[in-house]
Amino acid sequence: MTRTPVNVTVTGAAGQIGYALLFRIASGHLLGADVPVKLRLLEIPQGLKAAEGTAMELDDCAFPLLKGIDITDDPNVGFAGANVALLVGARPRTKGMERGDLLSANGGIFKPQGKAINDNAADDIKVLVVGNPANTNALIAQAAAPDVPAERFTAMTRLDHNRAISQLAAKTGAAVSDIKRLTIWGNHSATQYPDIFHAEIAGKNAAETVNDEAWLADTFIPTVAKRGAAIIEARGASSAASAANAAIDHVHTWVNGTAEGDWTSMGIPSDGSYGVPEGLISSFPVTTKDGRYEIVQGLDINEFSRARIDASVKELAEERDAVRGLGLI
Ligand SMILES: NC(=O)C1=CN([C@@H]2O[C@H](COP(=O)(O)OP(=O)(O)OC[C@H]3O[C@@H](n4cnc5c(N)ncnc54)[C@H](O)[C@@H]3O)[C@@H](O)[C@H]2O)C=CC1
Ligand SMILES: O=C([O-])CC(=O)C(=O)O
Repeated sequence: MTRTPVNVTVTGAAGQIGYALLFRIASGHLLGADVPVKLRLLEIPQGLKAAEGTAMELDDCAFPLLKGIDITDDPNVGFAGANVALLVGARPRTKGMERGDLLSANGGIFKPQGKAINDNAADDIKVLVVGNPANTNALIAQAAAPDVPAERFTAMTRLDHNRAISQLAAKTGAAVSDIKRLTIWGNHSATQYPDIFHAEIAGKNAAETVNDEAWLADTFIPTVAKRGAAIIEARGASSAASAANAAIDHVHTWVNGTAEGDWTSMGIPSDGSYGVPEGLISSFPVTTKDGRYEIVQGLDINEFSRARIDASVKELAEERDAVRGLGLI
């Protein structure tokens, strides 16, 4: 049976994440090896020529699953019929900036894009916001799309999740595939909280296996939370291939489900779970099945974790208040 292609819109398609992302979408890594896709590349006018060059290279790969590429600078065209939207296009931070410094620079992008999604996307649209500050940009887009169920707007903390798994594997000598149930809580920012108290390494509790609170507080958490800045320092540009990889992971997991006994981390609109005010787009532990996600309930949150979750959530509330003040939500 021939499947109808899934329409995938990528904003910022001519940027460095876009370049690392599009080829993997077209080769089947986003949705599955048997799912045909149509790509819609949304750029600003200055980015259109480079996007055309990328489209030429996509053609040159002769990907069997790629059923078409459209390029546009009009959000209404870019999101028409979109089933999946990856909102990557934004200004990346440079040395010395915090992600929050980008709020006003990028906020203006996400309101019109949210409205264009509201007016043009398919009924089953799923949105992942990658552009920073990702959580609050997702909130802005979601607020501008009142006809789309709020839970379809998500923000990327999967890169943080993957970074945390990699750091924990390096510390313990475990294989990354042996690490399960890790959680990123809160904001995709330096306040985020990577939580290993419920994580498992080859079936054993990770915090007990590590048994080193000083390493946790002084090395692990800051290394994960400040990894973005460390990459900028080392590379002279913000993470691109790892960010694209995390975007692929996020959507793939959302659509295809988490493995039995495991969960992932996604920035999603809070339903009030774990004391996170309803509506804030905060990272939670989630399981996914049949294209839907659910927050993992009933985790015991110790004092160490509580203080850190609260600090990150406080920052999210401040960002929400700031964009409210700017009239963006
Ligand atoms: N959530 C996460 O874990 C991560 C987020 N990021 C963020 O992703 C974003 C993109 O990063 P890069 O690709 O490195 O940046 P880049 O500067 O290489 O590319 C951004 C692209 O977006 C385009 N663009 C700007 N405004 C647009 C608009 N209104 N509509 C469509 N396209 C638009 C630009 O023309 C450019 O081609 C940045 O905000 C960066 O901070 C980066 C790494 C990880
Ligand atoms: O740090 C940045 O600006 C880019 C980013 O979000 C990351 O690498 O986590």
